[in-house]
Amino acid sequence: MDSFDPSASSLGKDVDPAVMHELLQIRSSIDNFDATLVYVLAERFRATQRVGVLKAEHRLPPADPTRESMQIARLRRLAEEAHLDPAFAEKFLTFIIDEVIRHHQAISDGTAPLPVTPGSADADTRA
Ligand SMILES: O=C(O)C(=O)C[C@]1(C(=O)O)C=C[C@@H](O)C=C1
Repeated sequence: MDSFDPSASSLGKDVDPAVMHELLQIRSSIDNFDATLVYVLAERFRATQRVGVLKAEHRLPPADPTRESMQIARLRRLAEEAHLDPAFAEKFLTFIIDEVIRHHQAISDGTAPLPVTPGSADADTRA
């Protein structure tokens, strides 16, 4: 794995050390949130991969617009409750779903690469 330097910055050397200290503390939380996002997204794509296989096996269309409308309306409500911009929540979900639909299409076309699972021959075994 490539090394991650949490203190790497382009802000220059003139930043007040106390400000830099506070910034690095906040960035440490941001790094944890970013890692969580990756894990959450990986699990979501693992689930949608199963949906893609199921849909392909039963010749169902990749997209389900009615389901998507429900998901978007729900996420917009949750975003409002959480004080997150609902337009951003919708854009983010739509971005993910569009990618899922591309994956579903590729599974049904037979052009999808095999999912890389730990221990499989395709898995990246580099340290
Ligand atoms: O639930 C489905 O039918 C899916 O294919 C999953 C999913 C999603 O990513 O949530 C993706 C595409 C569909 O249009 C709706 C939802």
